[in-house]
Amino acid sequence: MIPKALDPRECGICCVSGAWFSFSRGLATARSLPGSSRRALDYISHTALLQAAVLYYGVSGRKSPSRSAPLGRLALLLQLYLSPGEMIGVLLLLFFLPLLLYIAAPQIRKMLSSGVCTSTVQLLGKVAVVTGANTGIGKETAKELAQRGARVYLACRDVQKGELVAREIQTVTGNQEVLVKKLDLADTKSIRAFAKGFLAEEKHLHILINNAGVMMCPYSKTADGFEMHMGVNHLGHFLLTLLLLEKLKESAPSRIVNVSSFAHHLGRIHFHNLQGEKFYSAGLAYCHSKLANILFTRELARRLKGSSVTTYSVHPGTVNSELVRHSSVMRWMWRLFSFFIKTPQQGAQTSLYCALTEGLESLSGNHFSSGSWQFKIEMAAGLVSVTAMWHGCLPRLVMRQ
Ligand SMILES: NC(=O)C1=CN([C@@H]2O[C@H](COP(=O)(O)OP(=O)(O)OC[C@H]3O[C@@H](n4cnc5c(N)ncnc54)[C@H](OP(=O)(O)O)[C@@H]3O)[C@@H](O)[C@H]2O)C=CC1
Ligand SMILES: CC1=C(/C=C/C(C)=C/C=C/C(C)=C/C=O)C(C)(C)CCC1
Repeated sequence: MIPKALDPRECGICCVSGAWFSFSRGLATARSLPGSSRRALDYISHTALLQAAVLYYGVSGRKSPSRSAPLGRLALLLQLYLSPGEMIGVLLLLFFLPLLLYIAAPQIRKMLSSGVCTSTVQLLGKVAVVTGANTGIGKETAKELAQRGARVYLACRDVQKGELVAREIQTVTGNQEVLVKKLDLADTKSIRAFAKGFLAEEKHLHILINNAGVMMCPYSKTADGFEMHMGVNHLGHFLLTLLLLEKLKESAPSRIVNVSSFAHHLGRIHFHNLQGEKFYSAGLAYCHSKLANILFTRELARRLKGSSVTTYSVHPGTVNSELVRHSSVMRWMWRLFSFFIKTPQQGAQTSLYCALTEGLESLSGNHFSSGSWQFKIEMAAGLVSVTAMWHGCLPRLVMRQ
C-alpha cells in the first residue's frame, strides 16, 4: 500500500526534470517512513521514471526502453544519488565523452600504440632469458627473440603454463630451442636454484629481460618476508641479475633490460617502510617497485661501465595483459578501452628495441618510453640517490641467504 503523499501521480509530473524534482521530494518523505519505505521507494522510483520516460519518448517519438533495461536502471541510480546540477554534468559528460573519444581516438591510438622495433639483428648462437614469459609482454618478447634465432629460456613460476607457451613459440617460429625453467621471483631459494641450473647448463648469456611483474596485489609477503611488489618486481630481479652477472660479462657484449613503468613517477623509496608494514597502498607499492627498477638500472649501468654489459629500463606503454588481474576496476577499464591500449606484441617493442638496437651502448642506464616512440631519456625523478638505493637496506635484505 503506497501512501498517497508519495504517489508520483499525486506529486504531479509534467516533464523529465519535473519528474526529478517530484521524485526527490517523494524520496525525502519516504525516507522518514518506517518499515514499508523500501517498497515505497521502489514503487516511486519506477513509477516516476516510467512516467518521465513516457513523456520524453512520447514527445520525441522514440521507442521506449523496457522497465528492466540497463539504461533505465542507470538513470534510476543517477536519480537516487545525484543532485540536479550533478545530473546535468553527468548527462553532458555521457553525451560528449563518446564524441571526444571519437575525435581524439587517432591521436590516443598513435600515442599509445606507436613504435615498432625496426632492428634487423639476428640472434643465431645467442642466449636469452626472459622472466614472466608465459603470458603478456614477456611471451611476445620471447617469441620475437626466438624468431630471430636465439636460444630462449622462459623463466616462469608456473612451469606447465611455460611449457604450453614454449610449444606454441616453437611451432610459430620453427625454433626448437625454446626452454622452460622454473623461477619464482617471490622466493630467493627458487631464484638461486634457477641461476644455479642455468649457469651449469649454459656457457653464455647475451640478453636478460627482467620482465615479470605483479601489480596491485593485496598486502602479502614473499617467502623471504619482503612486501610482494618490491620483492617480486625489484628485489627478485636484483638478485637474479647479480647471480647471472659474471655470465653476462663473459658473454659481452650483452644486455640487461628491466621492464619498469611510467608508474615510477608516483614512486618513492621509503627506506623506513620498505615492507609496507607502517602504511600500504597496493597501487603505490607497485609504483615504488617500478621506481626501484629504474634506480637499479642507473646504478648497475654505472658499475658496469667499461664491461660491454649495458642495461636499460623501459616503460612498455599501456598494454592489454593479465597485469590488471588483481583490480576489478582496472580489468573493466582494460575491457572498455581495449580499443585504445596496446596489444602485448606492441608492448614488447620497447624491450626488444633496447635488447636489439645497435649503437645503444652509450645510453646504458637510461629509461626508454615508447609513448611517442622517440625513446625519451627520462630521469627517474631524482627522488633518491641511486647509490643510496644500492647501498641501502634493499640489497642487504636480498643478499641475506
Ligand atoms: N601491461 C601494462 O600496461 C604495463 C606493464 N608493465 C610491466 O610489464 C611487465 C610485464 O607485464 P604484463 O605482461 O603486462 O603482465 P602479465 O600479468 O600479463 O605478465 C606478468 C608475468 O609475470 C609473471 N610473474 C608474476 N609473479 C611472478 C613471480 N613471483 N615469479 C615469476 N614470475 C612472476 C607472471 O606469471 P603468472 O602468469 O604465473 O602469474 C606473468 O608471466 C611487468 O613488469 C609490468 O610491471 C609496465 C607498464 C604497463
Ligand atoms: C586515461 C586513459 C586510459 C587509462 C590509462 C591507464 C589508467 C593506464 C595505467 C597504466 C598502468 C597501471 C601501467 C602499469 O605499469 C586508457 C585506458 C588507456 C584509455 C585512454 C584514456
